[in-house]
Amino acid sequence: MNSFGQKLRFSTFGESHGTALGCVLDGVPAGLEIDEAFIQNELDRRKPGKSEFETARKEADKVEILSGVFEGKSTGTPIAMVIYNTNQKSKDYSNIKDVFRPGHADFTYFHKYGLRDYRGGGRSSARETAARVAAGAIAKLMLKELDVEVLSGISEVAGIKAEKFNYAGVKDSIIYALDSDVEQAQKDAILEAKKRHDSVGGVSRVVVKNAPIGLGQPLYYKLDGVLADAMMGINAVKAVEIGDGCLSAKTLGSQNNDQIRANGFESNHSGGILGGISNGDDIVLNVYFKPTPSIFQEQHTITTTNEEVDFSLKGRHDPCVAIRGTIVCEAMAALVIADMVLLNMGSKMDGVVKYYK
Ligand SMILES: Cc1cc2nc3c(=O)[nH]c(=O)nc-3n(C[C@H](O)[C@H](O)[C@H](O)COP(=O)(O)O)c2cc1C
Ligand SMILES: C=C(O[C@@H]1CC(C(=O)O)=C[C@@H](OP(=O)(O)O)[C@H]1O)C(=O)O
Repeated sequence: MNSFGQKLRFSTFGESHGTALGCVLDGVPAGLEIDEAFIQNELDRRKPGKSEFETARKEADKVEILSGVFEGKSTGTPIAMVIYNTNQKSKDYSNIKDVFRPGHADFTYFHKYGLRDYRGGGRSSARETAARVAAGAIAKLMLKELDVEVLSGISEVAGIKAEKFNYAGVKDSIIYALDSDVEQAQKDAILEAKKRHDSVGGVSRVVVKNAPIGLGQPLYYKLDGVLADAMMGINAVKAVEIGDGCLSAKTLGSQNNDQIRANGFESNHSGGILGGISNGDDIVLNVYFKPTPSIFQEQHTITTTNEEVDFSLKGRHDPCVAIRGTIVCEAMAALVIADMVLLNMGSKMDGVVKYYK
């Protein structure tokens, strides 16, 4: 579980090659219309096996709501959802039963717990993120009621940057830059790496539009800190920037400050957050994904009994995890923002009175 969850408590269960995955989302206010088709559509955007840019594992990722919804509306009680695994093919993993895949969680899980579910990485597989997307879809439905929208797109693949790209950015699982030459170069980089039995990294740009001023706490529950934690909790994420991020360490105060006019900020280097609190501008994040660790080239590793071996992996893997990871970033951002919205209902006395009277 991530550090958000003061009002919206969320956890997931399940393994990649077990029976099912799912989540429990508690704290959703009663009376929210639960659009099941919307939730399924969000899962469809993330599900594996849709194109050559993704793992070949085909899963329908059909979501079933088990509790917390009655006659199409949330009841204010925990919402539990389940997604059954149908295409596990666990035998693909028999050759890594006793060896650690470089770059994956095998080594650390084994040393921490003394055993590991080696089938597809078990709990460490990003298949778990399907459950996050289901919960995130409900957070998005809540935010829709406030006209707040969470969008994302792939801004960079293998170091190839799209300065202009569409925020609905992943269409039918492929990158969707506005500049078609950049999009083609990014796609080529993925397929080229795949052909060489290798993988590439990428960057997801996440934007929260129309967030109200005042989300986040000035200390210890800062919006930027909580968002960064939520993003870093996604498999393969190695860095998160808010607004200009790393660039702001290289610029002058006169360049980095967002000057203010009566109708708003003149720029948005801050990424919509000042002092841990949203300023009403777009909240902008860059989320950096490493290249997929499971590659099909021969690599050095060790066995669980510390023997050195050279091994080659088999199986089905994403050549660039950012492509589907960007949908997970949206889900996690939506959960954080929804939690902050609910928390904020208690930050002004007149709001509390209006709510309870
Ligand atoms: C959507 C998504 C899909 C992923 N697909 C794969 C995959 O097919 N093969 C793989 O080895 N890693 C994949 N990963 C990454 C691993 O799950 C991740 O690297 C692993 O859990 C180790 O965690 P860490 O990279 O955060 O240290 C994926 C990550 C995401 C977000
Ligand atoms: C199944 C999904 O992605 C999986 C994520 C993943 C990993 O190591 O993270 C490894 C692969 O697992 P498997 O070999 O078991 O198919 C991916 O296919 C999914 O996202 O639904």
